[in-house]
Amino acid sequence: MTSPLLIKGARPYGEGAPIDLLVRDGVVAAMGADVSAADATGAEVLAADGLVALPGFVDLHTHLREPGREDTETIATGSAAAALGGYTAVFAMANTDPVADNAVVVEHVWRRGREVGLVDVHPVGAVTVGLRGEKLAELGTMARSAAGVRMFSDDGLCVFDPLIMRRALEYTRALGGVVAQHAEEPRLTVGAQAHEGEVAARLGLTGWPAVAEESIVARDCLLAQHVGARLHVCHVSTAGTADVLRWARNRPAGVAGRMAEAVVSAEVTPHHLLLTDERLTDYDPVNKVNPPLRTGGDAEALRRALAEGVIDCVATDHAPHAVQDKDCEWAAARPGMLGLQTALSIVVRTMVETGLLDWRGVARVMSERPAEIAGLPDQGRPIAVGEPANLVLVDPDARWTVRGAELASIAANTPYEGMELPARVVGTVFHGRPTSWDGKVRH
Ligand SMILES: NC(=O)N[C@@H](CC(=O)O)C(=O)O
Ligand SMILES: [Zn+2]
Ligand SMILES: [Zn+2]
Repeated sequence: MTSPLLIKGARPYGEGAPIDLLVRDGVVAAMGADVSAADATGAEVLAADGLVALPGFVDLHTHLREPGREDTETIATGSAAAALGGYTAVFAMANTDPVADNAVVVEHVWRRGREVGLVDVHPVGAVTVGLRGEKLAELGTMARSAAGVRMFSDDGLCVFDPLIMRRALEYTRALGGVVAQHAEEPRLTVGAQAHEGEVAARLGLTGWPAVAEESIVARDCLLAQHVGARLHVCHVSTAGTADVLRWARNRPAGVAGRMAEAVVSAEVTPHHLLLTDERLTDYDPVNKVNPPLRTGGDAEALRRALAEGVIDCVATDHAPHAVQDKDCEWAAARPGMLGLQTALSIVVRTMVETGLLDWRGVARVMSERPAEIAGLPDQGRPIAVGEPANLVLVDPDARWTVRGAELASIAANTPYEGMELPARVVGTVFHGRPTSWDGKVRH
């Protein structure tokens, strides 16, 4: 039994006058004027004056690297980074070693997440055996395991075979799940190193064309609508993909197959909202990521699509890598960048400071929509009496300077090194218990 919490002086969604929140037995027990001194007896007080209270963030796309690359991240260190970043649930991608393509691995990840106890760790199951794209993994066994897997993805690689993709959509539909697709037509990205465009041409890097993403997203929207399944598009990176998603969402129900039952959702990463391929000119592999950083026009279109709801949510694609896999020549470096502890600040810079989203909107894209997409009943809930106490407290006026070495991850590959960013996560409350406060993890 954890002791009650009295959060004093916070503003839910940054609206209205500051109020007090009493948290007891994992739920919001009282709010505002309801909180009497007697009710709060024995409660730990968290001074939250001037802080914005939001529902705890949900990350649909995290790489925790355990099992296999515990030299770069573990479920423990990744959970700490999540708690410090304001997250109360994360989805751990399946491209581990061994691959999470069976019940043993997903149950291990799920159990270890519970033992660490800083955030709900939901393992993602691989779509195909060994991520090879050839044979469906045992989706049903993973769904029925203790981990209760509902999201399946070969992320890192694309489920390129349209028949395998169709079958995966049909099976996950029967399981009440969703396929999260890393959209990259592999034939169009052979040897690709950077966004195909003017910068790559100047730098002599083989191009990763936007159409390699857009063509797969179009195909998969059609397939999902044909079989009435749920498709989630990972890390949308181009203006064209936003157009395809807008088109797919606006198709009249009943045009094809089981269209009316299909649901297409999509995520964008903080780095694709902020960074562009202009950063590649110094060949620093910290900027190497898949899909690659695109143009300023793409970033602008992604921001608008997120504000509009054409892209549902923000997901970090937190991808820790060892020094030797990043401090090397561009072509040899692995793609991916850290994201959990900087996501909120980047969303504030790109979406709040620009007037595209208010704090309600931040709650929608970082908590509510991802919780709905993943089917989590106790995350992304309104801040209200009787609701689960998964909360984040944000200082909207704080400024901080990113230092990779100071982040909780083992790896330090942040593209924001030395940058001063707006807004800081001051605390995270996870099922009624503080998991981080003032930059420190609380076990
Ligand atoms: N995003 C990346 O550049 N890398 C990811 C894989 C992925 O998300 O495709 C990784 O596992 O490192
Ligand atoms: Zn991916
Ligand atoms: Zn990923």
